[in-house]
Amino acid sequence: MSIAPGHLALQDVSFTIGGRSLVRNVSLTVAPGEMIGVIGPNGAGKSSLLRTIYRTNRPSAGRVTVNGEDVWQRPATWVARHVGAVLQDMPADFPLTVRDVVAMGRSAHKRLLEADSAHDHALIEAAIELLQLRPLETRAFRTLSGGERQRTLVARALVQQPAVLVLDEPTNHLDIHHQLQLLRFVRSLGITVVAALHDLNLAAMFCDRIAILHKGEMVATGTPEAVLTEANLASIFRIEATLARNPRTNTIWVMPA
Ligand SMILES: Nc1ncnc2c1ncn2[C@@H]1O[C@H](COP(=O)(O)OP(=O)(O)OP(=O)(O)O)[C@@H](O)[C@H]1O
Repeated sequence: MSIAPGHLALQDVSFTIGGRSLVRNVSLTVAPGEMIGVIGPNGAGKSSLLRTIYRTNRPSAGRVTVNGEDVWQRPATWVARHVGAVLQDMPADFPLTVRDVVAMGRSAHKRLLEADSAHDHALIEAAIELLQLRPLETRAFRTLSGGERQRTLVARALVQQPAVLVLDEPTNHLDIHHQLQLLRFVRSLGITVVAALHDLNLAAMFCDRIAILHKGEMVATGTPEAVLTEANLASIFRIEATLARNPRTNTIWVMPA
């Protein structure tokens, strides 16, 4: 499956709701094919920020552009064709099968009730294979485990062929084998990814760059080595940690004490 990676830019994005400022003046540029991890303590504003990209939180100031187009100036269908999202705990109380849910990813590319074309069909099949969903294909989505749901939702996002893929805590519900498998897989696609992650070591292993959000502000961006410092871990995450390198991957390894 080949997806043309897009360019994403957030320019001075702020988001305020009910008088509460959840995101303040965040700027971030993500190059085509780059994978960016957004980390930060609970309540830092990670999900609120990601929602401005997939057109759910309209910024109170600033712009979000995908391939130079302002996502808030374009119709929702344009955004649905260009931005894919896998969110935490998506509602599952509907009678669709795994295959139906994956096929839904094509809907933004089609007219209402238009049948699947051979191209749609090929993409759906490829995503089912890639995410190893074949044995689950005819199961009701609501009967899946958390990890199986997550894989289905990633497959749905991939058939959208999004220029930018937004993942909000994609490893939630996944055991360590599936966490690694999912991130390795997403990474191998060469697409543009912005992922909110809680596991700092996984963020360091898979992301080209990491952005740290703290109290709604982006307080650091850079390579994992540049931002995962003892000082940042103490002041932002409130932990004392020793930093080392993973001997196998040579990536930064945070060891809390
Ligand atoms: N619609 C809303 N109205 C009011 N407050 C909100 C709204 N959405 C989020 N918040 C608050 O904004 C803050 C940031 O929430 P957000 O979910 O963006 O943080 P997060 O960094 O993703 O957190 P977590 O790591 O816990 O998932 C939280 O205090 C949350 O309660």
